[in-house]
Amino acid sequence: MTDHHAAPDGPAATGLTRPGTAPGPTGPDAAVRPGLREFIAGLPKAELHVHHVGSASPRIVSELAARHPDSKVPTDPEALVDYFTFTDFAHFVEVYLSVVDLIRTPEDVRLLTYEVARDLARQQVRYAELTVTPYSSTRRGIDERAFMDAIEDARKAAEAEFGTVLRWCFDIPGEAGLTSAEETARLATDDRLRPEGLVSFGLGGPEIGVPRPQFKPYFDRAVAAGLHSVPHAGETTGPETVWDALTELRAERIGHGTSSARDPKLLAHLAEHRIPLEVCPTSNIATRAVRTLDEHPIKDFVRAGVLVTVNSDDPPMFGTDLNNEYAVAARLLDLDEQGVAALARNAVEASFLDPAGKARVLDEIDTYASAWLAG
Ligand SMILES: O=C(O)c1cccc(C(=O)CC[C@H]2O[C@@H](n3cnc4c(=O)[nH]cnc43)[C@H](O)[C@@H]2O)c1
Ligand SMILES: [Zn+2]
Repeated sequence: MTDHHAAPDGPAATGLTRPGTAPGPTGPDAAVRPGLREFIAGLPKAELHVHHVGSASPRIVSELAARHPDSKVPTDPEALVDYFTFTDFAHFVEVYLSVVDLIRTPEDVRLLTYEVARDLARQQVRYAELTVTPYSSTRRGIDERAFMDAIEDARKAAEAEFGTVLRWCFDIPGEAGLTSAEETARLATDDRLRPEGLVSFGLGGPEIGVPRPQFKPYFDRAVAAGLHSVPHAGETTGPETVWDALTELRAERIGHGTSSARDPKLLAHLAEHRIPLEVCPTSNIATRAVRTLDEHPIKDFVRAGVLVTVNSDDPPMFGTDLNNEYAVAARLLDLDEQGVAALARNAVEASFLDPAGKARVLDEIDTYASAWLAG
């Protein structure tokens, strides 16, 4: 069954569609049951794996590039489609850092954060944990106090104006070494700096040549300070990296965890201990971590009883958004409206939202799904 109607607020609305993928298996024409895209577009959702800079839409990138015209990042949305086509994960990081270079002042940080929240709210995202890499900004000269004030100011404004609750995950850009780990741990645990919205501590960037165990002391400090542990693992390396994240970094959720599918014992462990995976299907294709969408292991995760959440990672860079990721997951898992609503509930349950907040969003999901199915 095919639904050729892109959601009104789907990736097409960002002005960014990638040649070769749209129309195609991950683009806005990905085949799903009739009406399912409309259901997804209105469904209240939680987003658990989305990067701050990686969420800069062509509109935001253009505005930042106009402020800083010396940058090599194109301002034209059409040119951005080519610019955001990656040969491999290393190329992705190179391009990602060129966008990081556009964020030079606390006002840039505030603009980015507030506009990302607006884009999330348009997709009915009620709660999002945004992965922020403060090291990349402070090392480029943004004052640390001003950086924290900018994200917090945008967070509060977004909640008041859009009704979307934002929380932060501060991640270490692992390839930048232990200096970046020390700096990130300091910014996350210093009571004078640590922002109110911070809930978790992560580890991003390339995995190859960046062993996870070296970051243990920094995760120990973060956990001792009350933060949750949410490293990326098993995105571009094997299941042993996921084991390291669990045993050395005390991971409570795993960013991606794609290669877990190659280790049945690991899948059983994730299922038994209710360690959710933050699955980002289109990202895995865009960075070439997975060859084709039909080879994506999301079905193996569900079959093994692992708690699966669906996320968008760096949506404009990958020509997607959260609604489209739900449509992709629905196709891969052959889900109807009830199945999609169950995925949305998974994300709320796996989130670090307080119990009252979880109950509120779960109730919204149930009310919406019941009304849709009754109507
Ligand atoms: O900022 C620097 O100076 C710097 C120096 C060396 C290396 C890095 C990075 O590796 C930054 C990586 C950057 O990528 C973010 N990100 C976004 N999506 C993903 C993903 O799917 N998997 C891993 N990392 C991702 C991550 O949050 C880092 O900020 C930086
Ligand atoms: Zn990520």
